[in-house]
Amino acid sequence: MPAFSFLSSWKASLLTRRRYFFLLGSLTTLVLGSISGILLLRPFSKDSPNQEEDEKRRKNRLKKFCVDIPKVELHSHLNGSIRNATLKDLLSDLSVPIPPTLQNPDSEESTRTLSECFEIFPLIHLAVSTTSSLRRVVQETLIDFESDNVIYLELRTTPRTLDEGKVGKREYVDIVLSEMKKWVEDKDTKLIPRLIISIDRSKGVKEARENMGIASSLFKMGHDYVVGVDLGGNPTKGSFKEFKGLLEQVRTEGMKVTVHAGEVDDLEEVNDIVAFRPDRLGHFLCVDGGVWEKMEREGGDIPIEVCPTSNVMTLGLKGLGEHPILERLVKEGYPVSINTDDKGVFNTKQSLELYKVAETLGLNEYTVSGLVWGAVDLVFEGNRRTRARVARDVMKGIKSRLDKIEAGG
Ligand SMILES: CNc1ncnc2c1ncn2[C@@H]1O[C@H](COP(=O)(O)O)[C@@H](O)[C@H]1O
Repeated sequence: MPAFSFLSSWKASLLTRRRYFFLLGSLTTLVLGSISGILLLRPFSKDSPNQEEDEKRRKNRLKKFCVDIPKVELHSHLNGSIRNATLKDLLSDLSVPIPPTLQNPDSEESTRTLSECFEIFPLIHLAVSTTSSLRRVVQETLIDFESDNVIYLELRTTPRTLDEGKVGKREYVDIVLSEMKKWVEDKDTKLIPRLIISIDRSKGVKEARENMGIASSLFKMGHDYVVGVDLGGNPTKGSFKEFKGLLEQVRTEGMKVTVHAGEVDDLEEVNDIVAFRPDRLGHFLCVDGGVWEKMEREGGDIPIEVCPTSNVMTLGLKGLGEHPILERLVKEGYPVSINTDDKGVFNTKQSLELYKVAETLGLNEYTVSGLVWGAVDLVFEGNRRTRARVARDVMKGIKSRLDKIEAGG
């Protein structure tokens, strides 16, 4: 074999060997790289589904806890609580076309601005304009709250005439009360229903006087179910000042008073309401530092009825995280109750409102319990024994659910 051919064959074999080593090296790098990559990534790829699972489990447990525990609901409008199916049913019975805002109320994305809400209420009133439809709405509302484990419910409503004027306002209230009474007598139920009689501020002082007259006469008769009065209705209509005297009057008779405040930007009115010092405030959204200072100076905290979904929708917020006062109230331990407002209109329920608050503020089962327990103290119920019963049942229910969680259930 000639020298050069040996050389060339050696070079060739060197080349082959280099290629071989290069290939081997590359392969080793690839294999080791892959192994170390797998090892490095393993904790993430293994833990990430677990983390997701844990998070899902935590959320489900919290959601179930919010459903299971006994609760109190203090701000709920009767006609706004109508089931969407019932509303559609009643409207179709009357051959009234269903408007687009009602087409898909069950959608998660459904939103309702303040003005849209106040367009829906006349439609609901049109649908619920007979004795039988009113009875149906009361019954279904009690069923819905009971199935969500609400054990004490203050339902509020504005007296109206029914059956084309044949049934008067006082009879309207009597129908609501008789349905509540029947509920308690007929059923082995834990739900205690109570009534707050409302003034709709858009309807003027004359109507308001009639409503307060009905409330006052029932209260003087010692009716157990009538626990207070409310000023509500479209906040862009009328003013608190017009109704202040009437509210003052029923208050001196011993009735509890709650007032919708600060749903729209009107600081002068909010200051007037705070100066009046109702027993509770509804919503209380558009307020400034001066209002809080005034409240502090003139007697301290007035309990607030928060209605999370309603507040988000009527203020046009992106989410509950943008709620103007919720976080501060809850974190500072301010006296608050969490409510539905209009469970039909806002497509919600008490447990869901509670869960949304918990998720937004990072509360767990213990802090949620504190929130629910705190609301028990704010009920308008005048009978001490009934109040004690509600407190005992809420505490018992919370304790048994927390015990279960601690036992790993
Ligand atoms: C959105 N936030 C709110 N702010 C103010 N008032 C409200 C309300 N939601 C409901 N109502 C009041 O409750 C009535 C419906 O129930 P009732 O017929 O009384 O049972 C509405 O017409 C309005 O006056």
